[in-house]
Amino acid sequence: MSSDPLLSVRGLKKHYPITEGVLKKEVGRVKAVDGISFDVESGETLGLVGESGCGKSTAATSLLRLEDPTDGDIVFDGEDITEFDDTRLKSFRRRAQMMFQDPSSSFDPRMSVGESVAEPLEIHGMRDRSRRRRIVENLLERVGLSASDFDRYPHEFSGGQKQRIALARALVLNPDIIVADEPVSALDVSIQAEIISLMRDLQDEFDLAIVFISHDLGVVREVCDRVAVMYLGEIVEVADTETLFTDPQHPYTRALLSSIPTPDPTRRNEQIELTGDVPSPSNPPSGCRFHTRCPEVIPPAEFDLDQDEWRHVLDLRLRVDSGLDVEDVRSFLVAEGVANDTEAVPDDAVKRELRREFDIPETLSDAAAETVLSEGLDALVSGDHDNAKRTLDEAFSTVCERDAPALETSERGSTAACHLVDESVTVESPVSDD
Ligand SMILES: Nc1ncnc2c1ncn2[C@@H]1O[C@H](COP(=O)(O)OP(=O)(O)OP(=O)(O)O)[C@@H](O)[C@H]1O
Repeated sequence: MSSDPLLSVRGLKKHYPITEGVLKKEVGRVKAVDGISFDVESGETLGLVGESGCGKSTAATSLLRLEDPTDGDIVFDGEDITEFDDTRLKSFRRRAQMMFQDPSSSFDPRMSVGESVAEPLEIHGMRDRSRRRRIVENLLERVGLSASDFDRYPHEFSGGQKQRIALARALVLNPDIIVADEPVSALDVSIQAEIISLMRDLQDEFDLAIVFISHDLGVVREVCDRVAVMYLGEIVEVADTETLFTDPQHPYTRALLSSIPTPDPTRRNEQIELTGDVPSPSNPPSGCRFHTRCPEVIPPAEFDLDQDEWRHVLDLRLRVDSGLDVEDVRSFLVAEGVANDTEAVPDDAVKRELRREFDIPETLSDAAAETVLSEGLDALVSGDHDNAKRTLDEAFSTVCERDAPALETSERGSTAACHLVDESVTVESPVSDD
């Protein structure tokens, strides 16, 4: 028996062109999936999690070649499916099925559910109608419905029942893998539990691998053997489910986990607030893409700033980089009654307001950092934006912005793309006492 994974994805990218004008000139690209790599073993469930828009669905459709990837290899059972012609793609599709979030839109309302579930059999050449019917009736029973449901129509079923039917259709060709995109998100919690338990039973019975896409970390913890966390088109951490939930290595994973509501009010999670907006995948930040929001972003070695202070100074610097306009601050202060017109707003008031807006104290705890910040703010309020930008950029830069961290495996066995993990490998390695 081969020990190779069932599915091995390497450097998968899916970029969508942004076009302009009648000639549809390409003016940019949405890097929806930007170089992700992971393996899926036979019979295992790999979770793919992350905020809305991080590229989970695009990863799903690209890895099944429902849309063609921009780059990367997708090796399924030893063969690279990115090289497949239509015939081989068709036989691959027997073995790799997709399930979607909304069971209602998955069915043709004019077809009986039996016909819908049987359709893939027909497409793949099973001509014998009564044989198809026998197989589907049996499958309907296995997903908790009855054989007599064959002739009923989708509108006669609830959302949960429709998802059972979708599962039957995904299983009808006896696949090796199902990519399930938010399969229970549209369902009530009690129904979710039923579908999850059904998926588990069928997974054992069919020895199925599942790629389980969800933004619901509670469900993921229950269902998945391993979890890959995505941020802005990249995978930032992969680990066994228990390791990921009990000992997350990437600050983004920690922030995601902190947002899971706990039913026990005495054990509230300390929610980690992320600053800044999610950047656009058409222009992702340099280095670690999470550095613009990371609560643990690494400070410059020469300053001794509190982590929070540093985060806020960096937020200000990044806003200056992206063109912060002090005139807007002056206008705001006029509206607040500080002066009658923008020219009359004192510079000190503008600087105070900027510190307030970015949660920066009146004086930073590190004197040298305070000197640079004051210089930068002086330049900014005097209208010398370039000088302000240069001053702040030179002093307040971070390795997280300069270098993209590789997916490193920590001593604890999880793999995270974070400079803190690189460092912990060195810093935390045992040192002798002498
Ligand atoms: N056909 C397309 N053309 C252009 N951009 C697209 C296309 N499909 C997706 N995108 C963009 O790619 C990024 C990733 O989208 P995707 O739907 O894969 O994310 P997601 O993590 O699945 O989000 P959600 O949970 O909301 O479905 C988003 O910025 C989205 O707007």
